Amino acid sequence: MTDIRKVGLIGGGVIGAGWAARCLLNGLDVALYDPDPEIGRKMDEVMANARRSYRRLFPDAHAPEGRLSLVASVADAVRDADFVQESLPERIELKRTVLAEASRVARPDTIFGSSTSGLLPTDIQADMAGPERLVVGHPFNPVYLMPLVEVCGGARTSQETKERAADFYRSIGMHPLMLRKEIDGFVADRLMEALWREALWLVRDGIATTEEIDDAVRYGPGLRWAFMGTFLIYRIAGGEAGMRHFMAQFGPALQWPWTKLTDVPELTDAFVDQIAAQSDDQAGGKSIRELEQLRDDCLVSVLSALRAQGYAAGRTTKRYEELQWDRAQAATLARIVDPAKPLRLHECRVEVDWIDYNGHMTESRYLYVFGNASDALFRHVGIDTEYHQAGKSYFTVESHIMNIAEASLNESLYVTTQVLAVDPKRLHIFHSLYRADDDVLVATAEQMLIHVNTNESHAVPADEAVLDKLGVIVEAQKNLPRPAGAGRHVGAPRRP
Ligand SMILES: NC(=O)C1=CN([C@@H]2O[C@H](COP(=O)(O)OP(=O)(O)OC[C@H]3O[C@@H](n4cnc5c(N)ncnc54)[C@H](O)[C@@H]3O)[C@@H](O)[C@H]2O)C=CC1
Ligand SMILES: C[N+](C)(C)CC(=O)CC(=O)[O-]
Repeated sequence: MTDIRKVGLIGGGVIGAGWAARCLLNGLDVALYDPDPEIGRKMDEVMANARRSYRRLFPDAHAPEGRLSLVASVADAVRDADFVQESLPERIELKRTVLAEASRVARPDTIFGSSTSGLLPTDIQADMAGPERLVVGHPFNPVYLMPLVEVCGGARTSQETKERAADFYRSIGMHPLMLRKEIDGFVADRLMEALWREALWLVRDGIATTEEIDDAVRYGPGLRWAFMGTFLIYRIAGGEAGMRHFMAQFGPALQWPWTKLTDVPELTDAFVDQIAAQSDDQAGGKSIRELEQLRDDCLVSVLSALRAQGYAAGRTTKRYEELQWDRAQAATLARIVDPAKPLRLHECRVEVDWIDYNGHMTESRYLYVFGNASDALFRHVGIDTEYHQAGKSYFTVESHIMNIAEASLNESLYVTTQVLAVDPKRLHIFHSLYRADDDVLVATAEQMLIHVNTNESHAVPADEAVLDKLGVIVEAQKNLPRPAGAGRHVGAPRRP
């Protein structure tokens, strides 16, 4: 964990706004300086996209958002900041001058990250007061979703700065890749640029259009790269003999006249026009914001799938989800909830991928929402990630959902929960799902849960502390009217 609470951002363009979104959605306060008169509108749009993605990726476990202040100067952005991230245009003189000023205003212990995608940290830190406090923290677009951040120190960067920066980036859900040496373009951009240079040649030589080249990536190697990268995939391609065989078989091809990697096509006006026209065709009239949403939706799907595997970027996402659980728990515990009323612990919104062909919320999402409401109850009674890691959890063994009204796209919903009974191994609950706008009851779920030892898959008593908290709720709620649907089974006659 880090003690960073307040982040100063210099520059709020594509990357700076992405940093702002990631920090705010992690509950950090952000002071952002960007002279662009449109900065407020742009930030609103980026935040809307980012919130939409986080709701899908971490449906029930995000911390309350931090506060965004759009400030009037670099000095105002950095004065009280615990961490500063610079995302200025890629011009070395500008970065150097602005960071020289910022480093004289910020506290001496404030760490600075630069988002540069290729400039050397040694050059960027040259005029700073306390240059040992600067690292490059090179992110990927969209910063609020992409886990990778390349951390590269300059000649004067201290080891402590690299470690503190990496801790900070980790705490906001990123995967810091620590560069062993300072190098122009770092690692990922060098790889991407090699591919892009070759792609430009293929367009220039009339071999493929921009869309065909993108197809070659997204229907093929791009799918594998997302989780295994290049080397591991090639190891497998070497068959049982592995990497040595792969290198013996395909290594010599590197000498064949396949590539033009050392050469760059001249970016003449005509060539740029050709690329731009093909790219326009490819976009099919979609605006940048629409393309961003499409990109974000696909990224969320990929990250969700990888999270289920707990592999590669999915491992980072899983760890981050656990962190989010604990933060959401802290937020839940800080709220005063009257145990004598049905507990309102979970809120959500009907997302686009919750809608079925009938145009309303699809049935599996009801169980999903009720499951998230149960998670909120668990957090409320003190079940944290440590509890889960110790092999203890509640499993749902029986559910009865009643669908009462419809829920439509973008409607806000909330769940209230009654705890009907608890004993050491069993928990009997009743959730009610309401539309937030008119408090109409949309669905209910009665559920029986068993407390299990997840390592041995058998029922065991819950911890005393958890049972005590659940017991308090049962006692406080015992005079509430029993929910109408409780005890009902499919086909049962209605109560009079
Ligand atoms: N766009 C990308 O895909 C990536 C860019 N980067 C790096 O991030 C940095 C920023 O790039 P982008 O966000 O793409 O550029 P951008 O052009 O979208 O944003 C730059 C922002 O800086 C603002 N600005 C200009 N002068 C300023 C000043 N004196 N003080 C404060 N703000 C000022 C501009 O108004 C603009 O909003 C660059 O170093 C770039 O190499 C890193 C990763 C990916
Ligand atoms: C184009 N770019 C070199 C600025 C890209 C990056 O640095 C990272 C990314 O998001 O692709």
